[in-house]
Amino acid sequence: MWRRVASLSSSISSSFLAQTASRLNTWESLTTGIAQQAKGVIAPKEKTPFITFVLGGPGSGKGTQCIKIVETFGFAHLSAGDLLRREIASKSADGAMILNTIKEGKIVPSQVTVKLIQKEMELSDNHKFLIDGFPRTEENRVSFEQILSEWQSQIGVEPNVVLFFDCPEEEMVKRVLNRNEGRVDDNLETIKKRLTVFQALSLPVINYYSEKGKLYTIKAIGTEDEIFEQVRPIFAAFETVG
Ligand SMILES: Nc1ncnc2c1ncn2[C@@H]1O[C@H](COP(=O)(O)OP(=O)(O)O)[C@@H](O)[C@H]1O
Ligand SMILES: O=c1ccn([C@@H]2O[C@H](COP(=O)(O)OP(=O)(O)O)[C@@H](O)[C@H]2O)c(=O)[nH]1
Ligand SMILES: [Mg+2]
Repeated sequence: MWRRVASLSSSISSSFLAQTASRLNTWESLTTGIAQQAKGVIAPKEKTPFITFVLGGPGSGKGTQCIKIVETFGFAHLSAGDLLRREIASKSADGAMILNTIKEGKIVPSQVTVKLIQKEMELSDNHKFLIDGFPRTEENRVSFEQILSEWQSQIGVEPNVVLFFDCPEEEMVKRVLNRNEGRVDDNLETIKKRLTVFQALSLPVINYYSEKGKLYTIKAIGTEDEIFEQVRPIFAAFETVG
């Protein structure tokens, strides 16, 4: 659980915030941190976070399986796409840029997405995180791993588990076109662009974690329950260990 303290933070915490802000290359992050310090500081967490990245093409079933993982294993679910859509809905300064990027099937700058994920993690009482639909590029991956390393005061910190929902393109297109959530990117034109982006930018991330021995590939065809039976043992093994 993230430990909250009532008084102003220690210099360690201030320097953590300053380092994070400079890594993210944004003063906004720092000023937000200072405002949080005044209210009730978010200090480094007591438990080491357990981080799972949930990757796969559009419509491969990431969100659907995350719901089941949350129900069964008690993770906090952070969907990068949902966080970005929330920014659009809240008409934040980045909202218009995010909307255009999503419509085009492109990737929002890492600085924006990492900041949203980091904020959610800091606010969560959980220490087990499912990060759904992120990292989508090598640049996303490096930005996030830098933040993780700073949190844990060590270099080269990586996620504990990376799930890859491997699904044929034809099936992904069919599912996305039937998704019916009113999303601006669930149309044939944008899906084609998203599949190209997935191949060019996201597959290298998947290959990276495969080489690191962190990747668990799930055959994402079949019923939702059948697919979950491939997912379940992965987390069950960690429960036994932990
Ligand atoms: N195993 C499955 N078989 C058929 N449809 C599925 C399956 N899993 C998810 N879906 C449906 O496919 C669509 C995309 O699933 P979703 O979980 O949103 O994927 P992603 O988050 O990877 O884009 C949703 O409408 C969902 O209900
Ligand atoms: O880390 C992320 C996650 C999502 N997106 C954008 O948000 C869209 C929708 O992402 P989401 O994960 O919701 O889509 P899904 O794969 O679940 O269909 C993507 O196509 C990208 O344009 C992004 O730029 N960076
Ligand atoms: Mg999704």
